[in-house]
Amino acid sequence: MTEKALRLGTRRSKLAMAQSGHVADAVRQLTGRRVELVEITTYGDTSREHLAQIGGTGVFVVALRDALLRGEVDFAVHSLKDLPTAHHPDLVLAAVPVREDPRDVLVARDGLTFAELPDGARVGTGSPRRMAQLNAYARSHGMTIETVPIRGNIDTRVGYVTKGELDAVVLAAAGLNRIGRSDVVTESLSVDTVLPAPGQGALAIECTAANADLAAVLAELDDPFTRVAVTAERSLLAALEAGCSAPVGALADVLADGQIVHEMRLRGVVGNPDGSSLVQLSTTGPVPTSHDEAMALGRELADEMLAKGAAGLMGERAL
Ligand SMILES: NCc1[nH]cc(CCC(=O)O)c1CC(=O)O
Repeated sequence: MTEKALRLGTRRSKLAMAQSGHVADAVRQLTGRRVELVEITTYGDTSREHLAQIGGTGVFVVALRDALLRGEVDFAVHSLKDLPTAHHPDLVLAAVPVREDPRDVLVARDGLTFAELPDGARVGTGSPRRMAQLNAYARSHGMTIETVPIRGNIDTRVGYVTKGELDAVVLAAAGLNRIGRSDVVTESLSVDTVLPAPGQGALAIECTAANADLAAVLAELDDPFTRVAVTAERSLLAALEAGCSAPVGALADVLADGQIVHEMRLRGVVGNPDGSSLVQLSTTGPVPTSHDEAMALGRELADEMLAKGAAGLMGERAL
C-alpha cells in the first residue's frame, strides 16, 4: 500500500527551508510517510518596505495559511514569532516543538561585543523592540549608537557588516543556528539586556481543524513546556494589543533548583524606539498546567505593564 505524500507548505527563504526540512524529517520518522515540500511566496518575502510600515502582523504567514485553507498543502511550518496571536477558527496549532535558543545575537565587525562598539556605531535592525532595548542600554551606559532600520533575509542582514556598511546587526540566534551561520555571532545578548520577541526561537506547525487525524499525529512533535512558555508570552503580547512588529519583548522560563522546577517566570518589556523610556516587569507563578493558566499569566503581566504606562510607549498602531 502506498499512501499519498504529505505536503508541507513552506516559504522559500533559506531559513524557512531549513526549518521545514527539519520538521519534514521528524514527520517522516513519525509516520513513515513521504513528506514533500511545497514552496510558497509570501508578501513578507517580496516586499521591500520596512516591516513596521507594511503592518507587521502576519505578513509571512498569510500566504501559507491561504494554501492550507485551499487544501493545496496539508500542513505548514512558521516561525512562531511571526504568527498572529489571534486564533484562526479553521486552523490548529498542532505542535510547538522544543524551542531553539530564544536570544538575540550581535554580529559585529572585528569580533566586537555590544559594549565594545565605538561611539556613533551604526547598528542595523528594523525591529522597534530591538531598537528600544539597544538604545536604552546604550543610554544607561553612556554610549551613543545609531540604530539603522534594515530588513531582508539573514544573509542580506549579515552582509551589511561583512561589506562594511554597518558596524553591527542584531538577529535572532535561532535563525542563524538553523541555517548553520552561528559562526558570525560576536555576542549572544543577555536577555537582561535584550528580551527576545514573544515566541522567538520556537516553531509553529499548523494544519486545518478539519484534518483532525493529521493534527493528532503532528501533536507528537509538541513540547509541552515550550507550548506553555510561548502561550504565556503571546498572551502578554495580545493583551497589550500589540503585533509582531511592536516594541514588545517577552520571555518565559522556569526557576529550577537542579532538576526540581519551582515556578515559571514571565518577563516583559515595552519601550519607545529611542530607548528613552522602558517598562520592564516580571511575574512568577506556578508552572501553568493548561492553556488557560498560561494565558492568565500573560494577561496578569500585561495588566501590570499597562498600569505602568505601557500603552503610551507602543506609539502609532500599525495599519
Ligand atoms: N522577523 C523575521 C524572523 N522570524 C523568525 C526569525 C528567526 C527565527 C526565530 O526567531 O524563530 C526571524 C529573523 C530574525 O528575527 O532575525
